[in-house]
Amino acid sequence: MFKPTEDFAKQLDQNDELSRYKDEFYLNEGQIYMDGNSLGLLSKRAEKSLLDVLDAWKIHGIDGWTKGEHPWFYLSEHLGERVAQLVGAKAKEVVVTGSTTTNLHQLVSTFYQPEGNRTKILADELNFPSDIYALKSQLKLHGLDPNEHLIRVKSRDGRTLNEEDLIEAMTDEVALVILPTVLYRSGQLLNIERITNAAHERGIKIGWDACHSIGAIPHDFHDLGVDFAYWCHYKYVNSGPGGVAGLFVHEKHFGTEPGLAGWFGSDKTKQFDMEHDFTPSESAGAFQIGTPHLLSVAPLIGSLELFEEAGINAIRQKSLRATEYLMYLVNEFLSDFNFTVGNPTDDARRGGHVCLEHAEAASICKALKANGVVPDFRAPNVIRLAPVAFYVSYQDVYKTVKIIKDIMENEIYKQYKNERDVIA
Ligand SMILES: Cc1ncc(COP(=O)(O)O)c(C=O)c1O
Ligand SMILES: Nc1c(O)cccc1C(=O)C[C@H](N)C(=O)O
Repeated sequence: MFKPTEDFAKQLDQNDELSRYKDEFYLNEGQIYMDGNSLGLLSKRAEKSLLDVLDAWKIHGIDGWTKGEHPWFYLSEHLGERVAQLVGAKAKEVVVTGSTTTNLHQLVSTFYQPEGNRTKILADELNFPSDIYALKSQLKLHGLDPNEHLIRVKSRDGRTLNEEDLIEAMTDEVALVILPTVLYRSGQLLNIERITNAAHERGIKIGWDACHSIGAIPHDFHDLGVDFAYWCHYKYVNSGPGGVAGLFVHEKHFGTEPGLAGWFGSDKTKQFDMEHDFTPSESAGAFQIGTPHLLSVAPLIGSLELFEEAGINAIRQKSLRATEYLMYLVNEFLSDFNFTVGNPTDDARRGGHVCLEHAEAASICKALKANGVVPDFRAPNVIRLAPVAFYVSYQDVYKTVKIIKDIMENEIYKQYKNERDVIA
C-alpha cells in the first residue's frame, strides 16, 4: 500500500488533512524534528498565550488572579476541563498542576493505603526511572523496604511487557499498580482496559503514567474506571520545557483527602477564608498543592486550541500511518544495516514513536543531528523517532530514512563517538 518514492510521500502529504498545522509551529529552516516525544515544539498559539499571560501581569498586577482573559485563580481547573477531552475524562476529573513526578507523589500519597497483607506496589522494570524513584521513596516513608514491597515485573525481551506477566503479578499482597500507558523506550502501548479490569477484579487500585500517550493517543480513563493518571504536557502537547503537568482522579474518589495537602487544593470559595481546617475541592483540583506556575501553564492555553480543532482521533490516525510508513521505509532502505524495530508493529499496541535499535545508535543519532534530523538516543542502543502528527510530514519521514541510509552507506556515523551526550 506504500511506495518507496519521494513522489509517493508527497502524495501522502497532499491527502493529509493535518498538513496545514505545520505552519503553526516554529521549525528551524531545513531541519526535521523527530523528538516531539521528548520535547514538543513551540507553536505560534502557545507563544501568543504565554505573551497574553505576561501582558495580564503587566496590566493587572495582583488583579490578574481574577481579571483579564484567563483569570489565574481558575486557570488550572479551566485547562483541566479542556485537557479532559484528551484523556476521556469528565471536566472535574482533570486539573493542570505540578510535574509528572510530583503528581505521582501526590497520588501515591493519597491512594497507596497498605493494609494487612496488602502492602506491595506493582510496577515494571521498564518504566521511566523517576517513577521508580518516587515509588521507592513513598514505600520508605511508610517504613517499608522497597526491595521487598516494590515489585517490578520483568520484561521477557528487554523491550516490552507481557500483559499475562503483569496480571499474574497482581496477587493479594498488591495494594496499588502503577504502569506507563506507553513505554518510553520501545513505545509499546499497553492494553489499558484489560490491565485496569484485571487490577479491579483483584481489588487493586491502578494509576497510569500517560506521559508518552497524552496528545498522541486518545484515552477513556473515566469509562474504564481508572483510579488515577498523571502526565506531562511538554511532549506531544507542546506546552514547553518544564510546562506544568496534569492529573486525573476518577470522580468515584472525590472526597478522598489528598495525601499532600496545600491551599490550592481548597474548595475555591473557601480558599481565601484562610482557615486552618482544610476544605478540599470536590474535584481533581483537590490534589493541587501550592500556587500554580502561571508562566509555565500559559503556553498550554494556546496549544490546546490546536488539539480542539484537529481532534485527537485524527491525530492518532495520522500518527499511526506515519509510524507505519516509517517502519515500511526502514524495511525498504535499511535492511542491510542491522537495524531492529524494537516497538510493537501492531496498530493497537504501538505508541507515537518508532524505536530503532542499533549497536551504533548513539553515533547514528549524532550524525543525524549534524545532517538536519533531530532524533533522540536512549542507552544502550535505541534511536527514538517520533513523526509527530502536527509538524512532521510524510516527506520528512521519507527524507529521514534516506539520510539514515546515507549515514550508514558512507559510514558517516564513524565520525562520532558511540556514547550519549548529556541528555541524548
Ligand atoms: C514516563 C515518564 N515519567 C516521568 C517522567 C518525568 O517527568 P517530570 O520530569 O516531568 O517529572 C518522564 C519524562 O521526563 C517520563 O517520560
Ligand atoms: N523531562 C525531560 C527533561 O527535563 C530534560 C530532557 C528530557 C526530558 C524528558 O522528558 C525525557 C523523556 N521523558 C524520555 O522519555 O526520555
